[in-house]
Amino acid sequence: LAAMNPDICRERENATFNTETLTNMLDGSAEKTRRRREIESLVINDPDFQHDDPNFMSRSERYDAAVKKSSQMIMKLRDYGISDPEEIYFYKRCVHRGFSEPLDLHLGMFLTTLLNQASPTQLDTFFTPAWNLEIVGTYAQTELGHGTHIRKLETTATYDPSTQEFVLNCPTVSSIKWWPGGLGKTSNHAIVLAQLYTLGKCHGLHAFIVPIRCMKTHQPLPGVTVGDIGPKFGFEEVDNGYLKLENVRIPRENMLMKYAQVEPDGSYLKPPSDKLTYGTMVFIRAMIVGESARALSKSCTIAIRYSAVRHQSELRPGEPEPQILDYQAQQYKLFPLLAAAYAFTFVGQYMSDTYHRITGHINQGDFSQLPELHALAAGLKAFTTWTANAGIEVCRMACGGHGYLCCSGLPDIYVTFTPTCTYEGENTVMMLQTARFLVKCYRQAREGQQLSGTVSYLNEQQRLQPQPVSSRPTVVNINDLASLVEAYKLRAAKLVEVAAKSLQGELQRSISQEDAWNNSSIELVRASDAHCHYVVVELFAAKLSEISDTAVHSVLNTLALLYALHGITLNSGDFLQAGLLSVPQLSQITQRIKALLVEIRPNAVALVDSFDYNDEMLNSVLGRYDGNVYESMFEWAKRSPLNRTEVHESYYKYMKPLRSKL
Ligand SMILES: CCCCCCCCCCCCCCCCCC(=O)SCCNC(=O)CCNC(=O)[C@H](O)C(C)(C)COP(=O)(O)OP(=O)(O)OC[C@H]1O[C@@H](n2cnc3c(N)ncnc32)[C@H](O)[C@@H]1OP(=O)(O)O
Ligand SMILES: Cc1cc2nc3c(=O)[nH]c(=O)nc-3n(C[C@H](O)[C@H](O)[C@H](O)COP(=O)(O)OP(=O)(O)OC[C@H]3O[C@@H](n4cnc5c(N)ncnc54)[C@H](O)[C@@H]3O)c2cc1C
Repeated sequence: LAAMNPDICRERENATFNTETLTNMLDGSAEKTRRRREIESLVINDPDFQHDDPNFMSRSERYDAAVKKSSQMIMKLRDYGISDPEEIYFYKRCVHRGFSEPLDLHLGMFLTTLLNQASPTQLDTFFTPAWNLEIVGTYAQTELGHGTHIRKLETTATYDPSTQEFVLNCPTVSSIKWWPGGLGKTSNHAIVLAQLYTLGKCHGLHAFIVPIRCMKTHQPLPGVTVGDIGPKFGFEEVDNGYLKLENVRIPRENMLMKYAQVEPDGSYLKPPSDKLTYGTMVFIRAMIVGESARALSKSCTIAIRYSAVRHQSELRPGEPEPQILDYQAQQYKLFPLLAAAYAFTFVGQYMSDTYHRITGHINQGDFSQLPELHALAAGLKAFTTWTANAGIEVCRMACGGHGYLCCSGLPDIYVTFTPTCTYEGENTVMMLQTARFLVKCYRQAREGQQLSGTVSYLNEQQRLQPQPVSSRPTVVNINDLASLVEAYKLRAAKLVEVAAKSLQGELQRSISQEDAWNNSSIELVRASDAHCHYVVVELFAAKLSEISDTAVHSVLNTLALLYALHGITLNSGDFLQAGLLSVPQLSQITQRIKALLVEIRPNAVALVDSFDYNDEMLNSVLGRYDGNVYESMFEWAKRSPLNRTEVHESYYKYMKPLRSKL
């Protein structure tokens, strides 16, 4: 075994806080850290999960290996008695090394939709077989023609009272279901979102459990055309699929009927809210916020550890080449992302708690907080995935050429993560949903209603009114986190107002609501972005107040300041325009940021160590804990399929004959 790289050892010795304390805090407690590690080591020490490098495999082999692992995973989870969703998730993440897999949609959306939208009788019928993987399902909503505008989906489910069945059809090419994960080859059932017709009337989108493959032979059932949609940017393990239904009949009991119902005679009972059908999407959006934190924290772990062992160029003539982490420009690329990774970790925890709290109320029949939950999940999903997506690429480039190698781990993180900006609600569309909520709240506040929750700052709108910018004192104290939170809040209030006024202005030109909305989209998206940014800064600051360890508190405080100040520099126009900042303060902020980079520098490696990714999960030669990157890169390259023979067959087939001809 090679010794630990001395540079990275020194980094760890220089840290000013205890890594384990911070890890415990991120996990929730020391006991939770222990349990997570225990679960991870079950996977890491399991010979069944010692895997070949997927980079050296074909797509079909990758799918095959993933199905194999998923099946073993399900059995082992039973054997170990792991049934807590969070613990299943730890195990699963480790088994698949962060890749998406063929059972994701079954575990994440099929089961969830059953739990949230099936009646008690339906749960009795479907849940146990689904839990035991006799039924393997997916969530089939998107069609060739529509992903975003789901009200216009074309697949139909027409009730036939004579047989008490629904007849499902995809009547056009654009109505073919397209994209659902695990649909192509893995699933034998799908939850199909279709327009419900009964007694000659359309009642909009509803969810139906549709068997698509024979439970014995796994052959597609009559009337079902199903397959894989082909190679993608990533997601190689996943058989995203197509599905065309032609006169497929399912029993009446296969419509999910917890809320809306169709009686045997075909009469329709309305749900208490027609948005309850969208509930599973809200759950996954909330979950994606935590995924943003994970993707970014992994990328930062790789880039920062590598920057600690990589030496390049001359800083001072005659002296040894410095670690590239000593370059201010390198720190400026990576440390704000490190800060964002911490911020998003806390936001992810908050989003998960909020989802569970509010769905608890929904299950009790209280739907009052559904709009805020939707707005928060949609906006934060978009905000955090956009930042993380761009951040992964920054981390990759910060590793120079080696970041382009698959063994750096960064290309896989990127291609696996980037569709989060699109799936589960395209980001711009999600920002516009949040904006719809914000504008509504703004109007309510102006009418004198008292708002609560994350939008309560809009109550203060009146207080902020017409003062000219020049006569208003600047609000920001750039050294005080509370003051920065306040500035983000006022910026959000301002941008919500700008968006609302834009709408109002458009309407005064007597165009339609819809055109006014479209003509204000730029302002609306910016308002949502500012709102989410405020929520993130606010949650980061709130988290600090929970930390008792002074050393950890101090380093996280530095990160929170960096996150907030860096965000101001990226959006300085907004802060200046709103009179929240003066021009001289901008250069003070730059100076302050430089000082924060210096403060973070000795703790950078310890801060990524605290995320506690073991090498197997990180799967990156550049991000190795021991820092021995060159040796392992060389070993990895030797295993490239092109190196199986010293002389490749193409030489004999093409190059050699060519030489004799020329
Ligand atoms: C058990 C072990 C577990 C272990 C863990 C396993 C983990 C596995 C990992 C899982 C990985 C999952 C991978 C996922 C892969 C991707 C799957 C997909 O993309 S799937 C496909 C994903 N596809 C998409 O995401 C499609 C995106 N599109 C949409 O969601 C909708 O079309 C829309 C929202 C854009 C518009 O909808 P439209 O009906 O036209 O609505 P309008 O605009 O006209 O607004 C009307 C009113 O409705 C309101 N409202 C709206 N939504 C909601 C809501 N959810 N709620 C509440 N309210 C909502 C709105 O605010 C407004 O209110 P108001 O102002 O009137 O008061
Ligand atoms: C890897 C992956 C996995 C997926 N898995 C599933 C799955 O399991 N099940 C499933 O049902 N679906 C799945 N999807 C589909 C996914 O949910 C949709 O792609 C997504 O909802 C976006 O819809 P769209 O593709 O129609 O994009 P479009 O809506 O066509 O977006 C294209 C552009 O139009 C813009 N646009 C659209 N509407 C508006 C508007 N109202 N205002 C302003 N701009 C607008 C968007 O911002 C975007 O720039 C998956 C997709 C991917 C990539």
